[in-house]
Amino acid sequence: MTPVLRLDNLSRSFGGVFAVRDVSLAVPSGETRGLIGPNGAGKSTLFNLVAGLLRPDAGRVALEGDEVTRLPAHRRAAQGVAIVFQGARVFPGLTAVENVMVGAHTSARHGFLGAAIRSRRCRREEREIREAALAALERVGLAEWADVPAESLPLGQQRRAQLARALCARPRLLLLDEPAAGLRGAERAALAGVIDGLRGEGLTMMLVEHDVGFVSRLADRVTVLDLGAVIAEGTPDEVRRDPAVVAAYLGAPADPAAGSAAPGSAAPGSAAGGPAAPGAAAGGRAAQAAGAAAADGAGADSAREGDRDAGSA
Ligand SMILES: Nc1ncnc2c1ncn2[C@@H]1O[C@H](COP(=O)(O)OP(=O)(O)OP(=O)(O)O)[C@@H](O)[C@H]1O
Repeated sequence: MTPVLRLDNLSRSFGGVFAVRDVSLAVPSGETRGLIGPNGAGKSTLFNLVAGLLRPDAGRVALEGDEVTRLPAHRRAAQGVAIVFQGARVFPGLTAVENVMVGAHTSARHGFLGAAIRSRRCRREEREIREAALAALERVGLAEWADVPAESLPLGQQRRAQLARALCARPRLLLLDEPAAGLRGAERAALAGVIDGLRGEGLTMMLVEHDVGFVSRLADRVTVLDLGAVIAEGTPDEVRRDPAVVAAYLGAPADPAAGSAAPGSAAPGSAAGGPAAPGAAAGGRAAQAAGAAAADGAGADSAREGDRDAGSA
């Protein structure tokens, strides 16, 4: 069967240095694919290439068999790609349901004139959009907060409202960039529960995360990047035991006997679920990973918006 997402030999460099190098992968329908790797591995760059926020130097992106390599993000959105951005915030001044309705408006049929004169068709469509938004809030467990100002919700619920907004566009592929960043304890567990529910519904997703424990709990398969290239792919258990993955995270040749050093050994959903195992080699990748876990949700949240050549098809 044609995969929902297929990448062929995708490369992108900045200033002559590869951020993503010759990456090929295929995500079949209904799969949740985790994308992990140490700091600077190329996860965000690959995410942006898939979303259409960056253009590749080489290679090909296909959605359900249709090549979209040169299509900008908004055209990919129209083809069914929805994105929850890293550190995304809700629109202030709008209720939770109004925030979610913004997602459904991308597929609204009425135009400016219809909206201005509030035609009957337009009013009906508006009602349908509100119903779809309420249904999306229900899916993420926020139905009872629908009419609350979105910015007054705790961060975890704001994140779920973002997810509802993406779902409202009825995506064929949902891209999640570090959805759990900055969330702790119960909020993180609640978000994991929602994503797990979507996975159960058969939604195709790509999940980029620093927290290997979080990804391991939720992904069917995991692709591991290091220095821009794929170094492993398999089930969460397979990649956690892969010597190349252990070496990439710990910055040292793997000792296959040292099972406890496998990345992601922290409890899924825990705040400390970062990639590096406690007591891992000092410095190098282990220090980077620990730093990432610590920064998770703070300054690290700010997406490199300025770096993206969005819409420059
Ligand atoms: N706009 C840019 N300009 C220059 N270099 C960039 C740019 N974006 C990414 N890079 C470089 O590309 C490499 C991959 O970066 P990327 O952000 O994709 O990795 P990452 O795995 O997402 O890292 P992190 O986990 O730290 O977010 C890094 O060496 C980074 O410095």
